[in-house]
Amino acid sequence: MSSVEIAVEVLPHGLGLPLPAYATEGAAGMDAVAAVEGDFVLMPGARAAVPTGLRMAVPAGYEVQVRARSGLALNAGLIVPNGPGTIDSDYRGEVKVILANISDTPFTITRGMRIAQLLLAPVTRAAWRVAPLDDTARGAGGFGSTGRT
Ligand SMILES: O=c1ccn([C@H]2C[C@H](O)[C@@H](COP(=O)(O)OP(=O)(O)OP(=O)(O)O)O2)c(=O)[nH]1
Ligand SMILES: [Mg+2]
Repeated sequence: MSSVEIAVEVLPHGLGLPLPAYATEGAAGMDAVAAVEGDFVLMPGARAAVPTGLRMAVPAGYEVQVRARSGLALNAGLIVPNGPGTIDSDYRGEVKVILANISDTPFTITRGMRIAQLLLAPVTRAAWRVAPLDDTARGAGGFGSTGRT
């Protein structure tokens, strides 16, 4: 399968950690690890921007999406509240993973723990054209409007 190169820089606190990597041949996302210095405890109801130790230059025409790992979400109630997070192609700061603990148990994030997955996705830009709209059968129906008897 073809791949797109992303220039990446490892920050001092990320040295020694693996770059985000596909766990299997068919994986859509690369698992990214926490570049925390020691153990970091995320209390119930708390959220934090967890460092990845990485800066990257996403190619123009693409974004990197930050998504939760389903195992952490199901087993530990660890969600990405802005999921999917967006890494813009012009962002040059450290990539961080926003995590929230929606369980009732503290969760300990350790250095090198796989905390989220990064997906490279193409971006299609839109341009507005202010104009009258065509009519449709749905019209303004939404939010569960279909299938009602
Ligand atoms: O999960 C995330 C989401 C964003 N970012 C970084 C990269 C992104 O390019 C930048 C801005 O993100 P976004 O546009 O989602 O946030 P904002 O609140 O709109 O901030 P800004 O005004 O800086 O765009 O923050 C991350 O590191 N992790
Ligand atoms: Mg923004």
